[in-house]
Amino acid sequence: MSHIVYTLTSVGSTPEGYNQQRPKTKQNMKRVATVTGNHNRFNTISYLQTLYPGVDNNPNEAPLASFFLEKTVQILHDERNRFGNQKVLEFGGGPNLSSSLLLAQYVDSIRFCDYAQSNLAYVSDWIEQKSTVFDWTNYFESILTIAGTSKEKRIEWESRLRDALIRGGLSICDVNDPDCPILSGKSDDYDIIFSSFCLEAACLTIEIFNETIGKLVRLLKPGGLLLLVMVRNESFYYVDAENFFCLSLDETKVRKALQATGELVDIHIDSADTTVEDQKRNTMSDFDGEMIIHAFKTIK
Ligand SMILES: C[S@@+](CC[C@H](N)C(=O)[O-])C[C@H]1O[C@@H](n2cnc3c(N)ncnc32)[C@H](O)[C@@H]1O
Repeated sequence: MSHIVYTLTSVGSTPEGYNQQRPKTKQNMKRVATVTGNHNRFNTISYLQTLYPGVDNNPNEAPLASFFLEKTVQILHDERNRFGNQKVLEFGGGPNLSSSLLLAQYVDSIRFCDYAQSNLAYVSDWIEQKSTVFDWTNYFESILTIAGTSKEKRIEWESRLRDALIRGGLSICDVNDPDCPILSGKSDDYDIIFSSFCLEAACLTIEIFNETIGKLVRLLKPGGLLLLVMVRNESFYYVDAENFFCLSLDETKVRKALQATGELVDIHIDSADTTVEDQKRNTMSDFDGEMIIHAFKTIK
């Protein structure tokens, strides 16, 4: 990405990292950014074009995208008899419809929420089949292939996704708002709660992360599946020229948060490390691995 500014200094994993001006230099090519981003300035189309052109197309994303997709496909398939098939909450979905495409093949309704109005407006346009500047064909076909389904089924899968999103609805959410309507919703409501690359980008502190996990688990039905995709040890990420703070998380912190709820069983964390080559190629962020986390809410 051509707009990236390289700096020498590191950004702390606390909100104090915001708005600090750092000296610009190209000497140190480790991409440690001055964090100024606010997700109201999230460039929806740039994000989609950079991250979701197709699993094989983007050198920034490709190896981890296939790990994440293959694992998600496998978990949903292997656990399909364990969770109910009514309602999903996709939390912090951004403008990314690819996970919901998979989830919609298992459930009737998906409540899709995000912080940025521009992302929800994009999803709404997609539901209404307005011509948008982003075409999912390539990425969706990659998903169908990973799921072992013929590409010819794409229209049918998209139609299930539209129906599920219409039934579930779109909502604003904010993990940092103690009164967030989604997080304060009805207990024991969802069969699956899914979130990808959101909590590390959204939670300003580890306390808010722990609380958010607790709130999400409260919303899950007993026996329901919590499925999270996260990047490890990320302190920032870029969308176009805008860079965003991330809370640095790893397996230990995530496991601790999940166990602290006292309501989750069969906690699994699958990790993949990024190679040194991946890290050099990645001009968008500084994570060093990816984690796919799944667990079930206890049945009392
Ligand atoms: C890296 S994007 C991930 C989007 C999408 N889930 C994906 O897999 O591509 C991070 C998302 O977190 C959302 N976000 C940022 N701040 C948030 C907050 N305070 N509460 C909830 N979501 C937030 C952003 O709007 C953005 O869509």
